[in-house]
Amino acid sequence: MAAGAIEIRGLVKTYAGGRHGPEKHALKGIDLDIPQGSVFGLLGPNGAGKSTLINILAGLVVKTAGRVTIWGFDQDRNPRQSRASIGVMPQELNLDPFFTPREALEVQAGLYGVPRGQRRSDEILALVGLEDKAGAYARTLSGGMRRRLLLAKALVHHPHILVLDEPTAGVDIELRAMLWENVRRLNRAGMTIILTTHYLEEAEEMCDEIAIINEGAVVARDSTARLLDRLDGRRMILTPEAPGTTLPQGSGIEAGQWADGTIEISYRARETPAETVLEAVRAAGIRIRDLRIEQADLQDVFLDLTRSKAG
Ligand SMILES: Nc1ncnc2c1ncn2[C@@H]1O[C@H](COP(=O)(O)OP(=O)(O)OP(=O)(O)O)[C@@H](O)[C@H]1O
Repeated sequence: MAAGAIEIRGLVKTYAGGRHGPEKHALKGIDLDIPQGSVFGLLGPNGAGKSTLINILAGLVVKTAGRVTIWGFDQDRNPRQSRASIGVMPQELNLDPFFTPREALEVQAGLYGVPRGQRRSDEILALVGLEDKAGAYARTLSGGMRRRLLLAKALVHHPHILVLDEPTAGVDIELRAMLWENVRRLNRAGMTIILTTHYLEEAEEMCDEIAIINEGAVVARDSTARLLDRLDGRRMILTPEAPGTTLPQGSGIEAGQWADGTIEISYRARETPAETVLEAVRAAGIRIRDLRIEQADLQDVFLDLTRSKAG
């Protein structure tokens, strides 16, 4: 089926200002399609509007204008079906301290109208590694265990789409590994995953496609590979056999020398092949002892796109 998991058209969210404050235009008319079966990353600096967008998808924040379709269900016309199609693991550890994990899952399943015969609380607790704690009060769980429980809660109604809001912010390595293993497994089983993260390496590693949001607008949306391709800036870092005084020159080449004699040459791969750069190095009489080439990563793409228009 070619239909998208999520279709967003002209989505606007304006928060009312305080008594004297101005209105806050958190989302300024977003169009976004998220394909079924993808691991989709939402990236953006603080205050870009990611949480607002996710909370609208989850039905927790009411949009000001626009259309949101979740798994083919229009959020306004079919609110129940659209809500049933999506599970959200929130950022905050908001759990009832007096429920055990098993009870919390049963309550959540009840809220979503999952019939008793179709509930798989113990299976889900095992999936997130909480089977030993199924009967412990939530207040006795560590921060990491609470996060596992939040993930479990997001899964009780077997949603087609799982949204993870900053799932690894401040978590330890073991929990992070557990989360990513689960995300990969759920995705392989057909679940569409949407995640927000501040960790660009994480997005680079996990996401097939990425939308970058800045100041309430989508400034880029592409496959991770193509986003990385977009910046073709390269840095050739070379150690000369002997400290040279002449630097390589040529069109499209910018060279400088570090205090320790290392030479750094910047060029754009699409316009200037590495061979041309090497010819310029030889022409300057430099013999190469060692060489490495660094290329742009998502951090560079991100900075380039979110660098304020004013900057
Ligand atoms: N309830 C609210 N009332 C007024 N303004 C709000 C409200 N919630 C968010 N905002 C504002 O809307 C803008 C977008 O906020 P949002 O939390 O969606 O950003 P974000 O990208 O999720 O940031 P972060 O990564 O810090 O969570 C911000 O300027 C924020 O101050």
